Amino acid sequence: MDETQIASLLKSSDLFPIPQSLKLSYGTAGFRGDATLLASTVYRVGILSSLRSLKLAPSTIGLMITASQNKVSDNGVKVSDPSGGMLSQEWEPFADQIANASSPQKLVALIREFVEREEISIGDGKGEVWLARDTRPSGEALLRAAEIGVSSVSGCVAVDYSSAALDDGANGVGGEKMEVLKGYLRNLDIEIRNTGRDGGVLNEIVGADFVQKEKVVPLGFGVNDVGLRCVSFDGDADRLVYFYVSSGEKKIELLDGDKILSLFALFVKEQLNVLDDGCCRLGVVQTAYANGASTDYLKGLGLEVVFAKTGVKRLHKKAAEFDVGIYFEANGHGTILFSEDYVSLLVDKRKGLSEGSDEYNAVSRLVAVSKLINQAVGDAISGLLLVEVVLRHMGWSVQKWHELYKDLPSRQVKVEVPDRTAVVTTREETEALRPLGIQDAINGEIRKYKRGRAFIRPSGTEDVVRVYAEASTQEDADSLADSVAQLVKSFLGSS
Ligand SMILES: CC(=O)N[C@H]1[C@@H](OP(=O)(O)O)O[C@H](CO)[C@@H](O)[C@@H]1O
Ligand SMILES: [Mg+2]
Repeated sequence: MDETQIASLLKSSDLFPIPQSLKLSYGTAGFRGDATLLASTVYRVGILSSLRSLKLAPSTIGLMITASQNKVSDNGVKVSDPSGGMLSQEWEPFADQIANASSPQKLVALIREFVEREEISIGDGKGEVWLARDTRPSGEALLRAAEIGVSSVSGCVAVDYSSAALDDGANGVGGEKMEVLKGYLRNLDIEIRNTGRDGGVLNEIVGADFVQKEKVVPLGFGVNDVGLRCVSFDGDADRLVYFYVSSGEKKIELLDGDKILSLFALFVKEQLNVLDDGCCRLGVVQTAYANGASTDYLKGLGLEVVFAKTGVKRLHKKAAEFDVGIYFEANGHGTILFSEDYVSLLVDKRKGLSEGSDEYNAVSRLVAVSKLINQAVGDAISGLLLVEVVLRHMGWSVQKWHELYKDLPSRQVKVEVPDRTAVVTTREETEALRPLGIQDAINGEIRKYKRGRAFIRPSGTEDVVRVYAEASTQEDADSLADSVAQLVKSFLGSS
């Protein structure tokens, strides 16, 4: 790095002093926190994105300002690689280091060392970073911070896509985008509620996270909607869950990510059966949060089910090991991955089939799905389109789909503690290694319930410890979650 570059970084970083005692980690899906504390972080992630673009030149990197399902006063930032997938995990330690560097001098020293180690040539290459944001009020200012970060690396430009265009839309960006897409859709009637334009607050009593975790109707839905097929997006529209109002004001039947995964798996398997294609390795990936009944159902279909840690980046990696890999988190993040080799094989195979035959149609359906679904990382809109297509193909109502299996009652709660990092789990996140003794105590509680299952882990996106519990009745699941939450408080103290 030459002197001009160093001077430029020192000058721009002076604009974004790091708040005292800020300690951030890249977490499950980028940095998140109270929006008022994040300008320095976003500026620094802008620099990182430029360096990533130069390292992989010629390439474009995506930088998204969002805190997804978090409350509206939070914000965050995540980075996409040129594939559209999440930033390579190999760069996360560098992201952590620069986000926490306590002065401009320390920041520049870290960047300098990294640029040398990674042999990134600054100056001669052209770097490009595309910026976007969700609808949070803090987004605009943070986007400017990102822009300054990106362009403080010589030869790099930021392209602002945040105003390119403007379903329970969570009062977020998904509602706005669906309005646009609606105009292009034939044969699918969509009514969008919670668009954010009627004064509703982002993610507040609306959206996929709320519906999936609380299992009650979001604002704007009620008795007049009983039985209708409804879908909720989250704040940045990368998750979806379906539901229908069952009876009464608030009660819903939830079709979560596990049920979407099951629908997709069944559909893909049906096509493979037509092809009698034993050589295609079809697998599904879930996390510990998957409902036990969904895992039993998928295994019952004869599918290979593997487990990954929480976070799309981990599920994606495992799904990519299959010819066709389907992954979903229970909360509605997910997609289907087709290996390039398998898609070429299908396209070649189709050439030898007679048009209109069952085999020809099955191949065509699989190829069409590989194009429709967002294989880079999954998103709520392409997920919705595929669910709608598959339901129509099956001739199913949302109720019929719901009957695929019956969820085991479950409950999730969050516990605020002074230091959530005091909880350390095993690799699968299902057992707590620390604080010492807590797992034995949790096991003691689990044993009291029929089909009881529970685990705790520190959230990677919020300052809480999450508790998940499952049991044969809702009362038992609630009571198990409650006792485990009490254990967390007594071992870690409450804040
Ligand atoms: C239990 C749960 O829903 N966890 C969510 C949540 O992560 P945590 O690390 O649990 O806070 O946010 C992630 C990003 O949106 C999402 O991938 C993940 O599934
Ligand atoms: Mg999201």
